[in-house]
Amino acid sequence: MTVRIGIIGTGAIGRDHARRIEQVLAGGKIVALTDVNRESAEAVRADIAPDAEIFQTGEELIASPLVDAVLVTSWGASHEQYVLAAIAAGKPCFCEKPLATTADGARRIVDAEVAHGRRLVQVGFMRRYDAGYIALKEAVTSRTGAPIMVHAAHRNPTVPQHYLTPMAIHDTLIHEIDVFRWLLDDDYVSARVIFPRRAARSHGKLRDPQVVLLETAKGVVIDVEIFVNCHYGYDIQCEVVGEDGIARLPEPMAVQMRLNASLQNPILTDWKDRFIASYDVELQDFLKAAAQGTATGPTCWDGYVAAITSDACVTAQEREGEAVAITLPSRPALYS
Ligand SMILES: NC(=O)C1=CN([C@@H]2O[C@H](COP(=O)(O)OP(=O)(O)OC[C@H]3O[C@@H](n4cnc5c(N)ncnc54)[C@H](O)[C@@H]3O)[C@@H](O)[C@H]2O)C=CC1
Ligand SMILES: O=C1[C@@H](O)[C@H](O)[C@@H](O)[C@H](O)[C@H]1O
Repeated sequence: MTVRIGIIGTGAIGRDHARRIEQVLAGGKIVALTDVNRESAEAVRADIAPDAEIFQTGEELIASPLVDAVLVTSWGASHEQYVLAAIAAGKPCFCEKPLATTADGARRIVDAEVAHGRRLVQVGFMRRYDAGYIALKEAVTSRTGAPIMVHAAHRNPTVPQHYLTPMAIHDTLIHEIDVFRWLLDDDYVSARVIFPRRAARSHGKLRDPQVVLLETAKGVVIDVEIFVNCHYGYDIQCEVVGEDGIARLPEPMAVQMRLNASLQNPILTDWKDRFIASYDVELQDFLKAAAQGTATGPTCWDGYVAAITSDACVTAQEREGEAVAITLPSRPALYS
């Protein structure tokens, strides 16, 4: 079966996902597009999906009988309304992170899916599909002994002017928040944030870099450096310290050069390239499940826990240095 896909939001990642569905993956076809900026949807139709119909609104696209399943790749603040509409229509929905921009919003989605009684939503936490993280999880499960600490870094070369201090959590750290729960099979109990001096390239409304300290229920302490004006590249680092040894996330494959009396390893500069294979695998998974009218992979519960944890981290930013407690409600059986 070919799953007929509608995409809501045809900016950077919406366009990239359209490309992979039309040109890389099997089992999907883009039949519908919408964007508040109609020209963007028209450009994606012209470049990638010539047969797609352009809809005025996301709600009309979701309701259309042309569409079997939906990709929500618009700005975070609009995700909740579209995911709820997809659940109400009983259509499988892939939602880019964040599932919702507030924990209450994410809870409404959890409740709607639970009331529906079957999984329909996959959240775009693509790192769980990354070959490096999968190998790291295998090493942590079978070789390092029980984890004690995690040292991590999430570095972007630059960010736009509208990227403010809380976005370092909601937009950027949220990937670590999700992937470390999965990697350690654990949940968080507290968060703390420490700010070094502001980097010279950071703009006036952004405190960059920052260090987030997360503590888990099993007592693991995780430190994550978020540095979104690091300038030199897009760099994701992770090292797990266990009872018996240490496991490191592999670097992306690259040709090492010996040139001009130096050893050189290129570093990527764009998230699209760093996680290109993971996006392919997560969306192939989505298409496979959507063909059966359901969803697999990261759940609404994962999106909800990420939202609760993000909110705690933002409070921790405001109370610099203080530990902020994280408490989770009980998990519905649908997500056990
Ligand atoms: N998994 C990952 O690594 C990544 C995830 N993302 C997530 O994907 C989402 C989109 O990010 P980008 O593509 O980078 O942003 P973008 O700004 O390039 O594209 C977003 C598009 O959505 C459209 N849009 C905004 N509100 C809309 C609405 N209510 N209805 C329809 N269209 C609407 C905008 O006009 C724009 O064309 C964000 O939630 C972001 O966090 C983005 C980059 C990487
Ligand atoms: O999700 C992403 C962006 O939205 C975000 O702005 C970046 O910081 C992340 O590295 C990228 O993966």
